[in-house]
Amino acid sequence: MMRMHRNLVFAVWDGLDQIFNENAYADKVVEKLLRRDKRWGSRDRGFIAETVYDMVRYRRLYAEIAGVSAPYSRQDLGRMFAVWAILRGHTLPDWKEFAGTPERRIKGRFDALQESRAVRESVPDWLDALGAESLGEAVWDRELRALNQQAEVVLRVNRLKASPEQVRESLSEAGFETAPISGYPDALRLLERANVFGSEAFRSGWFEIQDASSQRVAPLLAPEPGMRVIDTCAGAGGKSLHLAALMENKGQILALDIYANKLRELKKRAKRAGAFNIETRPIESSKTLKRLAGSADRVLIDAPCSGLGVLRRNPDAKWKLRPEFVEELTRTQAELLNSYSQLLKPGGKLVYATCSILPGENEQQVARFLDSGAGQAFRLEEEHRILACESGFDGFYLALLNHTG
Ligand SMILES: C[S@@+](CC[C@H](N)C(=O)[O-])C[C@H]1O[C@@H](n2cnc3c(N)ncnc32)[C@H](O)[C@@H]1O
Repeated sequence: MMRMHRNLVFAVWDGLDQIFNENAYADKVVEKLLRRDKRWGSRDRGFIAETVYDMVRYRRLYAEIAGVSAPYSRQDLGRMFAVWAILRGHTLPDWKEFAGTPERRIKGRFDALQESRAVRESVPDWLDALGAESLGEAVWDRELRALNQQAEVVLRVNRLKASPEQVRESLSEAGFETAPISGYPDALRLLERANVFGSEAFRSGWFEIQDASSQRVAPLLAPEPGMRVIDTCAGAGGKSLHLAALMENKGQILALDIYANKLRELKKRAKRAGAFNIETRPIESSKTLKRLAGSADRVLIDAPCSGLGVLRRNPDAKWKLRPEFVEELTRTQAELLNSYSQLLKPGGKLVYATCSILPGENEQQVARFLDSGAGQAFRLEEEHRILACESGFDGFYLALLNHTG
């Protein structure tokens, strides 16, 4: 077990202060923290990142055991940290901050709080109620537990540039061991958590970081070389890049988003990946879309969603989400299905995907669309609810709809 150095522990507290009290995004905070001291090695960085994430995951549980509430003072954060350390079996350093930490009481409180799922798994009460009502108690129980585990790092090999064997070999030479994942032809898992962004293979565009569940989206759309595909919610382009690889760079991918800055990031990634058939276009008005009506062989709607399937990666979302926001997202998704489905040519295919596990954003959303006027031209071919507790990867939902015209 590693010795806890003051500057590492203080970095964790600083990070938590920003995330808990100032509502900053955990990934951004951690990224910045890790740049603080050049002398930190990979173990130090690992300690900071993993401790911050762990404490974000179990914020409610640790706060309850420590008897503190938001906004958290420095002393409160110190107490929560002590709870984390005791429960994880670390020996606390003999600093004045930890003097008198009631070790036995902490363990006793932990055992007593196991009764309440919302506290044990650290989610707001409204979210616990919504999950249980939507998925049923037993499934929600298992799913919530799975969503509190640390996610593995999964890569998607970019077949425009390399084969899985080449990527494995190149990463192995750089000291990173990987293994294929059965059922996911382009995926490799990192056997040990590490930062692979500095590797030669990454800089050369041989792979992207993309969860295995997310890698199921583009293949479901069955894009073929030469087709015209519209990725309507392209963001920074995780799926667009995958589509380009499946299309062997032939045909055209039109990547849309309401945020031009995300599309700029997509452009950069496409360049590194050697994906030349992606054109980006920010949606500035309804005219952008009108011109494209009936023009696509394939349409992907990778919709904005609650992100409840990816809590393993973004645990702070539990505390940022609000019930009104989930409702608003649900309305937006219905609008997107209604308008973006019009972009298809008769006979084309549409995939609607979310990284949520709530039926209200998924199955029910698609069912409502099929009942609506615009939905009359579509038939549901396949739908997949991917749970983290069953797949071992992110929670996702995918629906394939065929245009019957
Ligand atoms: C789940 S994310 C997309 C992730 C991306 N497809 C990827 O694979 O990396 C949803 C995206 O939808 C975008 N978005 C939100 N409202 C939109 C709208 N009305 N039309 C198009 N895109 C929208 C968001 O900016 C965000 O980038």
